[in-house]
Amino acid sequence: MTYKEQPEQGEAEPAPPNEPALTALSLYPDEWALFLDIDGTLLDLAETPEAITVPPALPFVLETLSRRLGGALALVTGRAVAFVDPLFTPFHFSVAGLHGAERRDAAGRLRRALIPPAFQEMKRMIAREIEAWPGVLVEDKGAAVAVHYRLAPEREADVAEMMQRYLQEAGPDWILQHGKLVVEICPAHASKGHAVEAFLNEPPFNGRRPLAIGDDVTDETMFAVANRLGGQSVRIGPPKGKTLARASIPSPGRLREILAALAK
Ligand SMILES: O=P(O)(O)OC[C@H]1O[C@H](O[C@H]2O[C@H](CO)[C@@H](O)[C@H](O)[C@H]2O)[C@H](O)[C@@H](O)[C@@H]1O
Ligand SMILES: [Mg+2]
Repeated sequence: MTYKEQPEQGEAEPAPPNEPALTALSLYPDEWALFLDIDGTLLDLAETPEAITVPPALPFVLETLSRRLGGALALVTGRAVAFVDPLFTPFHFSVAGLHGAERRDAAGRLRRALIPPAFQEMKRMIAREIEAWPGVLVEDKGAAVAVHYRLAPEREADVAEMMQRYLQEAGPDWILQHGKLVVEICPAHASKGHAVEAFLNEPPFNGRRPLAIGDDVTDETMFAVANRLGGQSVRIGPPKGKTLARASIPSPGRLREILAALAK
């Protein structure tokens, strides 16, 4: 890895990585696979799901890292797969969406989650019910639905009760997923850990050690898989609650700096 001795005028030089888990990746790129969460990890959290911004350099940094890792880089997110490509245009990374319920592998094959007609109707009913709660937002993600209360935190208990009620109606094929000021109903088979394992059973991920980076409870299953398979797990953000992650990085901005330095 080489660094320019002097930054160009007006150009910020990315700080070299000092996180051992990530340094290993640059020293032994043939041995590691990188699994990255999106919201709160690669991207700063925003007030609403649509208000996120992608720093222009980030897609190119990820593409460079992916090439260096022989393609063994995947995004593992609660977003729908269809939402992800436009964020990182012009690149199409391997991606697991809806917390692992859908997945596009490195060969471009997409495994979708089914959307039963009754689930479509349930999403409409949820959207109607939250009309009474200003600031509460519904995010239709196809085979999952998220209700956000970041703009109306006083509605936390109402949202939790409503989603629990719809979950009972939806039956055993669905689960509740709590996140940052959000409650979601997802297919019961959704698991970021399973998605990471599925990638690791296929080229170009197979035979590599997983490095999983995330910020939220839904990332804990991929931390567990990474730890079990001799890899590394990194949590973004200040220490809060229990986590299986073995290392931490203070913010998405700092992670982006480290990734940019690794891609140099
Ligand atoms: O697994 P991730 O990639 O981290 O996705 C988790 C959820 O992220 C999004 O919601 C969160 O980010 C929003 C934008 O910053 C924020 O407004 C919201 O409060 C957060 O909960 C996304 O909207 C969800 O669909 C994802 O499941
Ligand atoms: Mg996240």
